[in-house]
Amino acid sequence: MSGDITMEFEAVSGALVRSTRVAVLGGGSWGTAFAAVLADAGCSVRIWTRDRATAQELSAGRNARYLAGIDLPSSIEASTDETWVAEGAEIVVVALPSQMVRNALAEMHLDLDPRTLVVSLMKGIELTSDQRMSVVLGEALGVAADRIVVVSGPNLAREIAERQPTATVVASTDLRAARTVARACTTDYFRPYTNSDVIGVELCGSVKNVVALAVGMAQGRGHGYNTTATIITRGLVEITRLGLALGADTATFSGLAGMGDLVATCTSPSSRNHGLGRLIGEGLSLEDAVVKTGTTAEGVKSSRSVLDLALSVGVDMPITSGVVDVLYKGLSVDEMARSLVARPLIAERTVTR
Ligand SMILES: NC(=O)c1ccc[n+]([C@@H]2O[C@H](COP(=O)([O-])OP(=O)(O)OC[C@H]3O[C@@H](n4cnc5c(N)ncnc54)[C@H](O)[C@@H]3O)[C@@H](O)[C@H]2O)c1
Ligand SMILES: O=P(O)(O)OC[C@H](O)CO
Repeated sequence: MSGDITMEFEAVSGALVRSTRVAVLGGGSWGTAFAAVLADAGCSVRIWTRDRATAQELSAGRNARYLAGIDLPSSIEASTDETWVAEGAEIVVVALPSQMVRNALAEMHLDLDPRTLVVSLMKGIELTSDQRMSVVLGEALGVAADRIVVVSGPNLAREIAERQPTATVVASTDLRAARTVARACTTDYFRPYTNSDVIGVELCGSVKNVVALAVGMAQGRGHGYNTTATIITRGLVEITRLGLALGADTATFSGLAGMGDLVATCTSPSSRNHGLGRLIGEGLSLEDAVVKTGTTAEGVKSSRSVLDLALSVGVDMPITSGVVDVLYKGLSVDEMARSLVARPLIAERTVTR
């Protein structure tokens, strides 16, 4: 069966891509890098950004603030006029900070064709509602769940903008929608895999940022690879436990959106979450670390919504809880480490449904 699907997928690959019109909302690091992937894949791409100077720069193939030194495809068109950007788009991609996206979309008053596919590139959980981004997009844009597609994986924007070989997961409850988006973003350096587990893929992308903060904190305190591997491994257990309690598929967690993204974010010095955690481990306050990193480190806010979600379904997430205590309750990184190590001894369980 999976062979048939692959053949069908391959057979139409390319034929639709050239005519696909895509609007990208958000001209930060990932919105810009993904717009470049889409343009390289043959799509006709327009990108919306809120400031005119960035729009002008993007139209000239540059984004100095977010992707300095990268040459973007010259075919990308940019504007601050969201109506023009979204006009006639078959796919609308949203790449805004998770906590801003609901209000930002409300201000845009987009009138999307009901057949339009909406893609979330976000990796966060909304603080006010504890909702995943696909749910927020559905509500904010009035789009049905089967028109929403999530792209998530080990996808550090700069590496992709440099056209380094990378894979990702394209997830939707409607696999036809996932395949359409996968075709639209397939290039000779970017390889999407489809998945129907939207819940699992979104939770992986959101919670790995919290785990990366913990790894960064530990490394900022001078701890080495054993500590890093311990946090990554037990972090994956936390992500899996939460995901299964919320209806995700076990298999997602060992895949690209799960283990893949966790490894990329927890080990890359260019991850903003990892970097912000490191600054806190080195002794900076949260406020100073946020100012110093400058861009979106989603785990800072999502740590609290993830913990809320965990509490609501009775799932134990000691690393997430420790990160929240360090960020918001004055716990030191050393105290967090001590309390995690001192937890009651248990058998190591692999997490299965
Ligand atoms: N950067 C990456 O490597 C990467 C990779 C995968 C996923 N993501 C996810 O993509 C999402 C976007 O991240 P990013 O890296 O592009 O962020 P970014 O900080 O680089 O850019 C954010 C963009 O949103 C705009 N913005 C901020 N607040 C706004 C508001 N209130 N209204 C309208 N626009 C606003 C900014 O001007 C900027 O263009 C996040 O959820 C992030 O976790 C990022
Ligand atoms: O820079 P970060 O920490 O937001 O991570 C970026 C991507 O999510 C990595 O896949």
